[in-house]
Amino acid sequence: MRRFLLLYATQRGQAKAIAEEISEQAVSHGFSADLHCISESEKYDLKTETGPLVMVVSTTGTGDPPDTARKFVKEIHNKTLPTDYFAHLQYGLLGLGDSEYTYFCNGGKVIDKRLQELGAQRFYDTGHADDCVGRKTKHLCLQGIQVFKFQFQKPFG
Ligand SMILES: Cc1cc2nc3c(=O)[nH]c(=O)nc-3n(C[C@H](O)[C@H](O)[C@H](O)COP(=O)(O)O)c2cc1C
Repeated sequence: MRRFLLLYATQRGQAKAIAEEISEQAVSHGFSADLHCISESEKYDLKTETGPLVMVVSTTGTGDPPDTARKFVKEIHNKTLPTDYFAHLQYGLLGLGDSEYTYFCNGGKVIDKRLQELGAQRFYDTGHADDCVGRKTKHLCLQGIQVFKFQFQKPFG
């Protein structure tokens, strides 16, 4: 089994549900997810992470990251961090949102932008799953999973 780090940032549980489903499906593709809420910072360390990183991040308020991601977002915006701080990181990010809001998927976009600024590289295009496309939870879940389709081979070389 090849390990990858899977972090979710949720306000109401959807991002967690999608991350759990990604984790379950990953097993049948030979991957094992190290799954954590983004707030559980004692359980992972992006600075020393060697495996691929997958993030599922929702948006709340007016384009804000979930409360569970606040500390993380603050830390990565520390201006003293060098531009190669995350140069070792390969990541894929799925933002969850609703295009009826002005700042669509902004929670995910804020994190994605900052990871780029700190040198992290995407191994898969960032996805933006839209509540509007299907109001049902299950549909959004499937949309999220489709975004990744387990294209993890790339970061593993
Ligand atoms: C109070 C509230 C505010 C929201 N604000 C935004 C927003 O500004 N932009 C956006 O794209 N989606 C917004 N959404 C939609 C959520 O991001 C979307 O429903 C997502 O699937 C929720 O995932 P979660 O359950 O993991 O938090 C908002 C939803 C709620 C309930």
